[in-house]
Amino acid sequence: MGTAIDVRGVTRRYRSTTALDQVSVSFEKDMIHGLLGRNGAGKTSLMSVITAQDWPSEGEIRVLGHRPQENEQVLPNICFVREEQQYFDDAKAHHAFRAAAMAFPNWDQELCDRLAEEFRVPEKTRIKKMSRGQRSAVGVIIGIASRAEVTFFDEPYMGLDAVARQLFYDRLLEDYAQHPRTIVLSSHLIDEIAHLIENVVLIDRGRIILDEPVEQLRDRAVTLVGRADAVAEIAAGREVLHEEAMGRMARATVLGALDDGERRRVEELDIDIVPVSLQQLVVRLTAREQKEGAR
Ligand SMILES: Nc1ncnc2c1ncn2[C@@H]1O[C@H](COP(=O)(O)OP(=O)(O)OP(=O)(O)O)[C@@H](O)[C@H]1O
Repeated sequence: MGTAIDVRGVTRRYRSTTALDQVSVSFEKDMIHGLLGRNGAGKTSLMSVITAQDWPSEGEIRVLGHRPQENEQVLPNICFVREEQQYFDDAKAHHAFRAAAMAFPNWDQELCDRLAEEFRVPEKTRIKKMSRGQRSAVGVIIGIASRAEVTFFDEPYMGLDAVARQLFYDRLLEDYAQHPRTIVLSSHLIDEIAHLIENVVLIDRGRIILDEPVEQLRDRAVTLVGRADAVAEIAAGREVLHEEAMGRMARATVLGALDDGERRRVEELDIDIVPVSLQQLVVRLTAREQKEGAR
């Protein structure tokens, strides 16, 4: 498949803040990646330097094999959808769409028109006067209809209602299936995007703490629910990401898949195995990283 984006040793400092700290990560081509992390972790900073909206203080970036900064060869293949997108003062949606049509060589106007109808983007309202959700819809439509080889969505759902968010996920996935490309989606609604993303990149305090295919990640941990002594027996010797006691019952999330012998024992002990949601896993792994970082 190959690499679409390669980031080597990238640091971005803002005065006293180090937003990105020696980040090295690559994003495989034609895949949907989730870029996850807590507030202020460095997601927007990373996307900004990759899309050449910003310059790294140190390090090297290649997008489709080229340095993106001031590079007319590669920039038309990169689309960055973010909340604080600037439009000129009296721009209406069709102005933004026309500008995108000129900027992106793979632009699909028919798809844009269809999406504008489905998202109910008002035709006559200036973007500045639109509701937050309507403005987000304009960005999301540009992100999908541009069909840019590399597309970033930075928390694209701000203000979108549940119906519009579902529409976004469905249309993105449909279009991606027909026109595979590299998509990086940053979101706090991890379980909502869990079925979309194939790879997770988790960033915390400017450092990459995890970069793993979702399937592999799901097998990383299980939650055991049962009698406290039984759960303790299975959890013994494993790294426990989280545990709760409920009277004589306990619930523990442990790292590592269970082998056949352990699975038999789990049955004998009448323990329920509950799959861990991606969101849970990300929260627990971030907490673990923070604990280790504090040591
Ligand atoms: N222009 C800037 N000037 C100064 N500090 C900045 C600037 N942009 C980002 N930072 C700082 O860099 C760090 C990373 O911010 P960034 O916006 O990349 O985080 P994020 O992961 O996108 O957060 P969120 O999920 O809240 O959007 C934060 O501590 C932030 O305060």
